[in-house]
Amino acid sequence: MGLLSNLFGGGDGNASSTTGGGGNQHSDVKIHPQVDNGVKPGSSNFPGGKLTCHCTSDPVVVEVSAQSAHNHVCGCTKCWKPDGAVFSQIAVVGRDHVKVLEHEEKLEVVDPSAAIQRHACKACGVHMFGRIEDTNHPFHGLDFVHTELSDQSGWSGAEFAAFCSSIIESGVDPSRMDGIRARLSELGLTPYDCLSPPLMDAIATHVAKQKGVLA
Ligand SMILES: N[C@@H](CCC(=O)N[C@@H](CSCO)C(=O)NCC(=O)O)C(=O)O
Ligand SMILES: [Zn+2]
Ligand SMILES: [Zn+2]
Repeated sequence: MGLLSNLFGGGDGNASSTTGGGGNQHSDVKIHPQVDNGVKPGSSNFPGGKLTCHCTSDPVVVEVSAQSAHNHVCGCTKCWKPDGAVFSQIAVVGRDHVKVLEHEEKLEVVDPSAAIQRHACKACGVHMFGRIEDTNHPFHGLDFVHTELSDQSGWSGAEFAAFCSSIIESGVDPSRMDGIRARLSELGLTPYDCLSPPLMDAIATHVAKQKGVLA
């Protein structure tokens, strides 16, 4: 099984029921609007949908013709976050399933030196998709997308929390970390300071194969 199959074979991200809604001990801690009231499970056989930027006129529209995978909240400084959110929410989808339908001329790459080339709307700043052009990168072939930009429901729910410590780099006081990690755990989003173990294992497997120490 190839890396991409492994990455897509790790579960569909659908919890059996919504977890961690209101009434929990740490529900006053805000993470991201898509998870603050509990993580909504995805729908099986969901075919994908359209992502629209925040522009009130001439928005960028991107078609994603597949269910998302490995949805997670991310604390890193590079992923796009809606106003006021401490974390972003981001998932992957095969790049062949991502197509700009409208106003491609408004897109620009935020940081051309980054591994993930985040194509953002120049007018509203929303990241429409992140693409990896380096064919040697472990995640080449996958695009990063924010499914909250879609008004369709059924996208896979968040499964874990990545790069938690990185929120400090955006200005979050380190004294808040215990409460934030506790809230993430309450929501069923295990907090990691990198990616989840299956994704880190997939990266390491890719590196080991490139080095020739693993068949
Ligand atoms: N502390 C840094 C971490 C940034 C980082 O490594 N981000 C990850 C995850 S993004 C989606 O989960 C990554 O793969 N980045 C590659 C890239 O951004 O091109 C920070 O917070 O900036
Ligand atoms: Zn826009
Ligand atoms: Zn990130």
